[in-house]
Amino acid sequence: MSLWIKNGNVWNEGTKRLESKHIRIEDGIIAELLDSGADVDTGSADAVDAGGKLVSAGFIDMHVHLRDPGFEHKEDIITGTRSAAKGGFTTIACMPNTRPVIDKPETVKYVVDKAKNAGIVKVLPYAAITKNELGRELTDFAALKEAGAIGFTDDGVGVQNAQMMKDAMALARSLDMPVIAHCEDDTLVEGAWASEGEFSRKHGIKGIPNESEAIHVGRDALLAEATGVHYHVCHVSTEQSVRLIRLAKSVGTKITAEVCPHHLILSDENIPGLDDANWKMNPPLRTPRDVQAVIEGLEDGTIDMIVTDHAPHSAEEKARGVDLAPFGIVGFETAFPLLYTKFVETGRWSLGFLLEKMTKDPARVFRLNTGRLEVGAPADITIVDLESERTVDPADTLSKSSNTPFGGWQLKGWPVTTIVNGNIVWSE
Ligand SMILES: NC(=O)N[C@@H](CC(=O)O)C(=O)O
Ligand SMILES: [Zn+2]
Ligand SMILES: [Zn+2]
Repeated sequence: MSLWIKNGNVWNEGTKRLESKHIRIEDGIIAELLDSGADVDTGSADAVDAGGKLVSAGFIDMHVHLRDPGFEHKEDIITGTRSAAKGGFTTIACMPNTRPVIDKPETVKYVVDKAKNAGIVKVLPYAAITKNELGRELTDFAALKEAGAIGFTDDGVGVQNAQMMKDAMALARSLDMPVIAHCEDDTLVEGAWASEGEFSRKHGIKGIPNESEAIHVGRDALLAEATGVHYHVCHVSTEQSVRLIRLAKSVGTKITAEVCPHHLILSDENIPGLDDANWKMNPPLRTPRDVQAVIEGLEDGTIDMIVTDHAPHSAEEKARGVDLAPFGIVGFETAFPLLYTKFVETGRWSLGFLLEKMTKDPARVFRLNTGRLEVGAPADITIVDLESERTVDPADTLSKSSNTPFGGWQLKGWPVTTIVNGNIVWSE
């Protein structure tokens, strides 16, 4: 089975420029990258004419919620992977806060099998650190790894007990597996939903302080140093967390981190008011100073990658009012256009920098055999029309949910074709 992608613009990190290429794919593998000046005879093979659009390694998203099993009214593996493909993602790693929680080998296998049968994008499941994510008892790490889990996390909640976290890290280390942490100290949050900042003061509501996140980052950095585990920090949102990760990296701790588009682009001061729960997510939108800090953290390599934390919730759940609505926003389909428009079009980042944070760097950190546009690599490829400009319409989505604060934003750089293992899995 061969497939050609002709006249694609491929980023060259050496020259820092886009270069026009033809790509030949054989049996799901990139077989050849040719200068587009070269004469090629594609014979009877299928060919996609990229027509000068960007051709990149497929995007990788190491933090997503597919809600399956148990919360299929929000999303399921089929709709979630379709939405991911529409956003240009070819590999995603899903969180275990489902119902039941992914804390048993059978549930890991359920996700792996359903994703494989759907055959859309590659799905890598995380399994829970503690049974039912209750923080009381460790899961069976060895059996979960055997079933296909790629790491352990209680995302959705922080592991409150330090000894429990240390035991988890020691066990994960012995199995050469990473621990991925949602950093949040419950005692510092209690009932609040917005950050402590301009917004909470103006509206006279209780705020979530930055320390609620950073205290876990600091604690866990020390525990990671002590145990030697690969420790990965979820959705970094505060200046203090960036500072602590930078310090831990400087002493050689195996610590890595991720940041979401919304924490790079929005602060608490953008929240329009108290009546739209599409601005409620965890961690909350922090202050402008924190936004600057996470941007700088990503730029200097303290933060390794960008993830969406795609967290679908139904319109009915989000309509319960800000206090009762669940935390979280969808993210797949707007991630690249948001980042391209806000950071590349403005000249702050090179296109190559953005692509690295969504392809090569997550692959490096989690040792994935994808994320590079090279001969011999799996043909996981995204084609993006960097010139196309569109207004975000939350209803226009392949996800079951449309909970986004970005409705109405005018963005450039929309994915048009997504290819996984040489198969076109989504096309506009
Ligand atoms: N990010 C969120 O606001 N919500 C996530 C949980 C999480 O990522 O912590 C969810 O599962 O809805
Ligand atoms: Zn989380
Ligand atoms: Zn999450």
